[in-house]
Amino acid sequence: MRTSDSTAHVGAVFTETMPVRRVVAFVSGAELGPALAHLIVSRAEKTLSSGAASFSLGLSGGSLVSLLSKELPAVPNMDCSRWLVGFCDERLVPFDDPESTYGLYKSQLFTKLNIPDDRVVAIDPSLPVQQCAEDYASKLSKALDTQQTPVFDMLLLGMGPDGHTCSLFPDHPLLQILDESRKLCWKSRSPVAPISDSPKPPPQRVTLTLPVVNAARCVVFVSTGGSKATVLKACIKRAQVLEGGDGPVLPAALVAPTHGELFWLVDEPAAASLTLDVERPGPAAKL
Ligand SMILES: O=C(O)[C@H](O)[C@@H](O)[C@H](O)[C@H](O)COP(=O)(O)O
Repeated sequence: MRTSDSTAHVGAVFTETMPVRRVVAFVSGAELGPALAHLIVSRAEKTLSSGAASFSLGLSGGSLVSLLSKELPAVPNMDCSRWLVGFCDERLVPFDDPESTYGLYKSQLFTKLNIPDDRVVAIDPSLPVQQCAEDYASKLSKALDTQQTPVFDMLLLGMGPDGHTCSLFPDHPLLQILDESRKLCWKSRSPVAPISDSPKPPPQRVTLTLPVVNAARCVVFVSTGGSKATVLKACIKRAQVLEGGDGPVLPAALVAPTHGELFWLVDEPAAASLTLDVERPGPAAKL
């Protein structure tokens, strides 16, 4: 189903059947955090023990930064030397700006893990946004050794209260509705898109596009807090998208890995409006 031509239809990023998807609700972030760290590390170990040269991980900003910075270093005997880290989106600010996702991870997480500097793929924030997107796309393609759609082993995504993910926002021209069948079209061949009018500041960003997100082997959403409850229900149902419902298309609802797994890790306040089968593991859960 993966489309390689220049006008990949988002329809192609949906599988005919739902991807392998698990919705897991934790009592609180204190329980979610260790389970997330274990999921990341266990997938990395599985990937590397299967003979892969590296474990490629895409990071999002927002609350994930503090969560990962707390939980990952707490995992005993971590060897991240063969990890390859990229960013699902990034803000066009200097790395020492408190809004820089790379800058925050570098100071709060990378200093605690043995990830070699040359295995962290960061943007060049000094470039104009279009060139920055092209440059970052080129760096990712080289790091992931592909001329096609870059395939990450794992992407960690957040979701905003408006249903955005990465820096893909509802009703933004990046998500151009192609026709009345609500098929979305990505005219750009690039796996990374520029945005200059992000409704979530700062305004200038670059973001992975949906075909890259949906090409990943495993996508993990982490969404906590009561402010996400309503939009989480809409996104998880996905009915609004598949059945051409009214209202804006929610980017997080468009995430449906073509061949990979999809996890939604949420806390109980965020899960408050969910009615479908939600897993509720006990403490110290291993996913
Ligand atoms: O850099 C960013 O702004 C993030 O990548 C963004 O997509 C984030 O994941 C969501 O806004 C959710 O953020 P919270 O988890 O903090 O709500």
